[in-house]
Amino acid sequence: MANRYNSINSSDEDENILININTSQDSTGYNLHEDLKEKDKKQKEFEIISKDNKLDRKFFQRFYIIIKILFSVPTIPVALVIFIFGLAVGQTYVSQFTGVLLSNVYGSFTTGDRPLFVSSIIKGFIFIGLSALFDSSIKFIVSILSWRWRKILCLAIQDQYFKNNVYYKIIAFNDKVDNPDQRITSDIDQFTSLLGTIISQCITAPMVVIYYTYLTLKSMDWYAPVIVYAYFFLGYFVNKLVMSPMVSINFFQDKLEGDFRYLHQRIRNFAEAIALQNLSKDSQSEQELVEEEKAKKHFQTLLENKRKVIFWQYGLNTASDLFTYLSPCVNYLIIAIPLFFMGTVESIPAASVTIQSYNCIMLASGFSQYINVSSSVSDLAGYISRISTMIEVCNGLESNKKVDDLSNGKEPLVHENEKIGEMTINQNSDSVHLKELSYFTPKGSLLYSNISVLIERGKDLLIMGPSGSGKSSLVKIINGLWPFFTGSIDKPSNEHLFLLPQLPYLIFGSLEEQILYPYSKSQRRIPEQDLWNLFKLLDIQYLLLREKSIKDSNQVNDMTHNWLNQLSPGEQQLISILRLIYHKPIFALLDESTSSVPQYIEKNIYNLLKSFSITAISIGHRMSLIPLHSNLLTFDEDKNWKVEAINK
Ligand SMILES: Nc1ncnc2c1ncn2[C@@H]1O[C@H](COP(=O)(O)OP(=O)(O)OP(=O)(O)O)[C@@H](O)[C@H]1O
Repeated sequence: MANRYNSINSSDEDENILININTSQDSTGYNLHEDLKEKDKKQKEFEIISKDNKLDRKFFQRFYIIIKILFSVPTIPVALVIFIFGLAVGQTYVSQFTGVLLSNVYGSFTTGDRPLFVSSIIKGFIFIGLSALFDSSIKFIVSILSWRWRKILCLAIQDQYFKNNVYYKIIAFNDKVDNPDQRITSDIDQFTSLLGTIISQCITAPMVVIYYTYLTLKSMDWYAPVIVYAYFFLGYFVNKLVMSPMVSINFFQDKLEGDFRYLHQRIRNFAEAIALQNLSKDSQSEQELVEEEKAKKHFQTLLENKRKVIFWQYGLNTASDLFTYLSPCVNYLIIAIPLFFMGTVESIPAASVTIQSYNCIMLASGFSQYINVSSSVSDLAGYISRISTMIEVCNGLESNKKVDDLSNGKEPLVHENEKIGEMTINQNSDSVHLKELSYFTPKGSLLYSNISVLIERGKDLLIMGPSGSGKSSLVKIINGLWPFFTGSIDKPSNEHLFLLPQLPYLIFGSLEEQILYPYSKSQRRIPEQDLWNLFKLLDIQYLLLREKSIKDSNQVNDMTHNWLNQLSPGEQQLISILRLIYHKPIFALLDESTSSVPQYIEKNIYNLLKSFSITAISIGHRMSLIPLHSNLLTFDEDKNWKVEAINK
């Protein structure tokens, strides 16, 4: 099939992308059906979000919880808020002189009073200059306040995120929090900046309103503030009408932006695998990559929602701009009342008109700040919803609260009538004892039941069984990552159990740091000679030499980024094994951790573990592993299991 998307590279590409995607999907009934299903799914997702993101009681409860965190150490934020208040008082007070000065200047023009003009202009420079200083100081303090709040909120959420493996549980057990990284890195920043601005407006606006209500009453009559108030309430209700649906639309937009970024992040992380896999595609077909197709599809949904955001924002801006721009007309109508409608005065002096209209304009500007706040509140509500969902889920996962709350109330994580099993930890115990253990996936499916196995120090255990049968899950249960089991487990504390996951995990850092992990260089160090001896155990000391030459050539970025990524899977597994040997646990949980190395090296590794008195609990598929262990636990497809001694 010819590539329909080739033309996209040229300039008018955005429109083309959308058009081409639509036509291609219309070309087969199957794609159309898939597309409709996808749209339906997105619509449902949007409806759930809309339900969850109203400006209702729940919103205020969530806001209250966040405010409690922001003011958890109240002295500095309270002091800053009071400071903003003081500056706002100063600014409001000084601002009244602008009206008086304008009136005097106007008067001096009509009467030809030069000294009045000169003194008014000098005072004007002083007072209007002061007003500008107050304004910039308020903005400065607001930035400091937002910076502080970002620090407090981000640290509070990160604290929970990193505790008790919550960062893992959010991804593995929970479907309520999408893109936790976006919530921590960007949403909190945007939220705290917006909150600072809104708070400063909420402080200055009432002050302006109260003071200029008094001044309009003094310079005019009771009806003047009443009409301005009525005008404000009309503007407020129109705004509220437009604002409500915007909360969900904005929230959905943030989610789509996060998902889009994540899609591209995955392409970056798996660039090599994607490129290699796609080499085997028919080179004549010129079809686009699956990743490209998905990215475009997602981008289309994102753009459609963004279009909604723009249209609703247009409505909201029109309402608030109309309110602001029309307020001078309303002011002159108010001034005209005694003259043209009530007939109580025959004329109004020009200087009085200036000061009356200035007072009315200031009163209306106080209200228009409220209207501006209301348009920001829709954005704020979106952030509040995203941040507080994150806080709620982190709280629940950290404390292992009854798990149904955490999975949207739809799918309980364990069967409701099952109870979480008992984990007994004996500090330096020499065995891992599984007693009548039944365990489940996070979604509640039973994997195996009533397993009783005693794994003693020195008696390595090999676990074998079909793919997806539950071998890795058992290891996650043993080391306490998954709490979904009944029965009981007696084991040593986790510092005596060291798990190597299926995919070796290398951090950004030097080879020494790889070995020290999960400790950092600030917590421990390895002398150079010891590191060399360690790498020599598996004959990979050449990696240390390679690292040294990179260090010597000052290619700092290569140190932290590229070169470790270029290690072969086997080399990565060997580094993980050295990490294990360095930490010398009593038990090593090896989840296919030697699958990428040749059998003779695998044998060396197990001999080394024995020589360091590390007992292996291994998962593997290779038959050559059997003679390297003492006992074998086998699983089959019918959920049967058996343990047998290996006859060497
Ligand atoms: N976070 C999760 N949520 C729901 N189900 C899960 C989760 N993690 C694993 N599972 C499911 O639990 C089952 C057991 O998975 P497990 O990884 O333990 O299998 P395994 O025997 O180690 O497979 P393999 O040999 O392929 O590594 C699988 O069906 C898997 O899809």
